Order: sequence, then structure tokens, then C-alpha cells
Amino acid sequence: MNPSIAKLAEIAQKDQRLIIGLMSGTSLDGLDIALCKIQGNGNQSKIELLAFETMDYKPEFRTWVRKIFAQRNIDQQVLCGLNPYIAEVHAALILEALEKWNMQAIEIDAIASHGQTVFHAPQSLTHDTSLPNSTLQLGDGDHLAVRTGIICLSDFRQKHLAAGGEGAPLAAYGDYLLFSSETENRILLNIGGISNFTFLPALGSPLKAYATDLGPGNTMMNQYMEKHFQVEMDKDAETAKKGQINPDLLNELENEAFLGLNFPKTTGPELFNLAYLDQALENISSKNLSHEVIMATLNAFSAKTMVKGIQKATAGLENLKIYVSGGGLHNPLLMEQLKSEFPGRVDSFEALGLNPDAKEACLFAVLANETLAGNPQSVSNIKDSPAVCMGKISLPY
Ligand SMILES: Nc1ncnc2c1ncn2[C@@H]1O[C@H](COP(=O)(O)OP(=O)(O)OP(=O)(O)O)[C@@H](O)[C@H]1O
Ligand SMILES: CC(=O)N[C@H]1[C@@H]2OC[C@@H](O2)[C@@H](O)[C@@H]1O[C@H](C)C(=O)O
Repeated sequence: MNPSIAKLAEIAQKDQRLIIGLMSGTSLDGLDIALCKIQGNGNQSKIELLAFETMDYKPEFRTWVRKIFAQRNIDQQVLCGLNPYIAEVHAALILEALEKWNMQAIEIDAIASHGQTVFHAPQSLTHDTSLPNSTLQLGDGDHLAVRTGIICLSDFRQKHLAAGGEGAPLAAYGDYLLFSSETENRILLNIGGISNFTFLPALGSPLKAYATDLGPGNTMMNQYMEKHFQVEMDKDAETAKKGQINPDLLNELENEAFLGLNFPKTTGPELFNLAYLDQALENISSKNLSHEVIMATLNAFSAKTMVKGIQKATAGLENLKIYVSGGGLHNPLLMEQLKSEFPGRVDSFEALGLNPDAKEACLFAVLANETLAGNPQSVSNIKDSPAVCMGKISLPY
């Protein structure tokens, strides 16, 4: 037998696995690397985060990815080259993290790699039913396996698409297995570039769990700050706090069919971007709004989209808590608006015992754990999301 396959069989039979989960999000700030000890599988899974790092990307990495990121017209040579390039960069960062943690590659059972999303194209975006829902994550798994010597599971979203989903959000699976409560109805809200939540009804309730994207999280604010102030973000909402919300612009921004679609649904910066803002400004014929007013309005647009989505999902439900993760948790103006709509119900995801910044990287470790040892039936109760084990397996030798 191929020794790599023997190793794979051995890993699949373990009671406990050490899995490195990787996530690289839309903000392109760095690679999240979570070293997870996972015991058991299915709803018996227990995760312990042994170490976590966000390894910063060099500016040249960002420059390369931005050449094609969320863009319809691109240079195919760049697309082709970025698939191995991203994997090589990620492999080097994993080896660096292992050294920092004083660990050897041989001690790790598997890598669970999300890769870098470069385009997300559900039919709700394309309005073209002649091509299926699709999504593309770069960072080839074989390169990761060969460079690190560790078995790698990657490209998780394709199985979800193949089984009838939109390839996202996958958070429902990990959230459902790890964070469902006997007594509490939970919303696990993640405010990354795009905002999304997982709805976890109290176990035993007739309602079913699901995850959905909502709309913009930080992405439009980040893009605006980058363009006009050459900074990555509106740190602590300092610019937005100086402006007043413009109601006409806010109404116009909210005038998008995607926002009215039922859950679950997915989106990305392919829709919510500066061209979207420019169109809204043109529609209200307002050319002279200050940066502060526009940022205050973009901030309110993100907040209102989240508030309305949560209200729609939880109408009439008692005993509700909202646990927030993602970089938006650090935006005080966004959080203030959420808290004032749901007084006493909003908390940091940290209250559930896991570092919020590590949540998505841990999710992919859990997904890999399910593929290695789980049963798709464990997640068959998730509404409108196929019960499948995801990820392609790459062997180092
Ligand atoms: N102090 C802060 N003030 C305002 N915003 C902040 C602050 N800290 C982080 N953010 C926001 O959070 C973003 C990073 O969030 P996160 O790491 O969750 O995004 P991501 O993982 O790239 O996104 P996604 O999950 O959509 O792929 C930053 O780009 C910024 O917009
Ligand atoms: C296509 C893609 O990369 N989607 C991401 C993105 O970032 C947030 C939101 O949009 C979510 O749908 C998803 O990531 C998380 C981890 C998910 O699949 O649950």
C-alpha cells in the first residue's frame, strides 16, 4: 500500500487529531493559522485551540492577489500562476508558525486549507442560469502537502456546490457541531469583509440551523478608506464617527435585490464594492458628500443589513443571544448600532470559549476532521445545506 494512504487510514482511525486550520479572508491582511486538537467527531467533537497566529502577508502578496480579486476581466496568466504561488506562500508561513510553536511537521495529522477566494459567483450575482453556481479558491493542496510533508485537505467549497449548495457559508457545519445549546437560541454573527451568521436554534426546537451571508461587513468601508486615505481600514470608526448618516444614500444603498432574498444566500465583494457605492451616489445625484458622511452611511448600511437579517431570522424567538466574531467586532460604531437594537443580547464570540479571530480557521479544521472520520449524517439537520463531507485530499509523497 502507498505509505501515504496507510498514514491517511491511520489518521482517520484516531480518537484525537492535531489539525492545522487555515483561513485567508477578503481583507488580505494575513493567513490565519489555528493549531487545533480535535477529539471525536460529529456532535461529539471537542476542539481545543492549542495555538493561533495571523501571519502577515507581504505587500507583494496583496498586490498579486488584487490583480484578479473579485474582478471579472483578468489576466489568465496571473490566475494560473497564483494557484501555486498562494500555496507556496501559505506553506512557508505554516513552516514558520511550526518553528515558532516548537513543533515538527510529523506531529501534525493534517492541514485544512481554505485557500484564497478570488471570485464568488452564485447565480444571484450572475443572473445567468446557463452556468452553475460557482466559487474559486486558489492555493493548490498538492503544493501545500509537498512543501510541508503534511497530508492536506483543501478546496472545501466545491463539494458543497456539487451537492447543490452555493459553496458558502460553510460555517453552519462547525457552528452546529460545536456551539449548539440545549437552552439558548443563538446567532453566531461573523463580521468579516462580508457579514454572515449561523442561526442555531436551541436543541430540541422544531426549527433548523442554517447559515447565510447578509451583505457588506467591512469590505466597502475598507475599500473607501484605501482609495481616499490610503489606509487599510477606518480604525475604531474614527472617520465614520465624525459624519452624519445621509438617509438618501442609505436608502439607495439598501435598494438591491440581493438584500431582499430569502436565507440562505451568499454574496461577496463582487457585488458590494466601490462601483456599487458610485452607482448609488449617481442615483441620488449627490456629488458633494464628505468622506465622513459617506463613511458614516457605509457603516450604517452594514449595521442595518445585519440588524434586519437577525430580526428576520429570529422574529418572535425568546431567549436569544448574538455572539459576534470577525474584525467588525473591533469597530465600535458598528457594535454600538447592533447593541442598541438588541439590548443585553450581544456578546463577543469569546464568551463561548474560543478566540473569535481564530473561529474561521478552526471551522476548516473541524470540516477536515469530519471528512477524515465523520459521517455526513451528523449535519443532516442543517436546513438547505447538503449533508456532505468536504475537502480534497492531497498526499505529500
Ligand atoms: N480596530 C478596528 N476598527 C475598525 N475596524 C476594524 C478594527 N479591527 C479590525 N477591523 C476590521 O476588520 C477587518 C478584518 O476582519 P476579518 O479578519 O474578519 O476579515 P476577513 O477574514 O478578511 O473577512 P472574511 O471573513 O469576509 O473573509 C479589517 O479589514 C477591518 O475592516
Ligand atoms: C466564497 C467565500 O469565500 N465566502 C466567505 C466570505 O467571507 C465571509 C462570507 O463571505 C462567507 O460566506 C465565507 O466564509 C465563511 C468562512 C463561510 O463559508 O462560512
